[in-house]
Amino acid sequence: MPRSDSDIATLEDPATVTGRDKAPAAARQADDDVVIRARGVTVAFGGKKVLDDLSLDVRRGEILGFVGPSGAGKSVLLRTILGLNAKDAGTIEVFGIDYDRASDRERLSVERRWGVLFQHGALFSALTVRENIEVPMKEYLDLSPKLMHELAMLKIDLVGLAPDAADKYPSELSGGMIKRAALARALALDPEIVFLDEPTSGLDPIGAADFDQLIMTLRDTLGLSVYMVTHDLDSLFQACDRIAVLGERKVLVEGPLAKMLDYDHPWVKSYFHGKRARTIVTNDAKPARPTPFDGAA
Ligand SMILES: Nc1ncnc2c1ncn2[C@@H]1O[C@H](COP(=O)(O)OP(=O)(O)OP(=O)(O)O)[C@@H](O)[C@H]1O
Repeated sequence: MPRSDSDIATLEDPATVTGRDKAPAAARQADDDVVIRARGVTVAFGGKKVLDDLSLDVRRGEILGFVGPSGAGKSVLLRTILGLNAKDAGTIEVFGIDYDRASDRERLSVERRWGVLFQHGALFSALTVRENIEVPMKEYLDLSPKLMHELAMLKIDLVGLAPDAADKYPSELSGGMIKRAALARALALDPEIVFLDEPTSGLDPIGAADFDQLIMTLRDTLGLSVYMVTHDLDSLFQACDRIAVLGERKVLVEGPLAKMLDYDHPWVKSYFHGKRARTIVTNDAKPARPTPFDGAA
């Protein structure tokens, strides 16, 4: 549904929005742990459906890995959740708020509670790392320059960058540093959920393992929920609490890794039982890719 003034309406009681939500109060209470609830989402371009009646839950404090064949619509769904793509049907609630029906104020409050790391980082090349992190602060908060500066330095530390990275421009950073700087910007407003689009693509195995570890630490220490679009089997096997597979224009299966391994569908089977996956499974006594601690006495 396009975003326009005519779409701005008072929030309907979420309990009346979908069939599933007609559940008894006790069941709804258990649902409070769901930070994103997509139901019946359909998105089409020029009459061609990319997503068709898709449903998905992201739970509070989990790392959800979102996977599927190239061109299946993973980015389309991410953009739709963020309100950047129009929907043809369905509802998406973020923190219990249906973005389409929310007032401007409600939308703003939702946007302040999420952070996004787009593929390739998408940092502003003319700004330093610190200035990049301050962009969302300037947009959404009313803070003094000194306080913004201090908060940006805290985020730089949080993602494991050295303080001297603050004054560097993106062109002066390695791929791994760019991902961390972009993550620091995604964390600028202390979000409850971060969306990561292919966060480990382009990183070497140690850099990727490091980044996965950072995400897991942030989930554990900040209680962060993480929605991670990825093709990285190592991330799926080691960092994700649950996985959702997109195929045939909907979520084919969602659940823990064990469910993926048992699921009888040609693409899911070939992905999770392919040669690369078998290497990781047979290695599961120790991390499949090296970590910075490997080799330590
Ligand atoms: N704005 C748009 N207009 C028309 N078609 C679009 C638009 N955005 C995406 N598509 C189409 O939607 C389909 C899904 O694209 P999407 O980028 O979501 O795939 P993906 O699963 O993220 O792929 P990959 O893993 O390769 O990144 C593709 O066929 C793409 O061409």
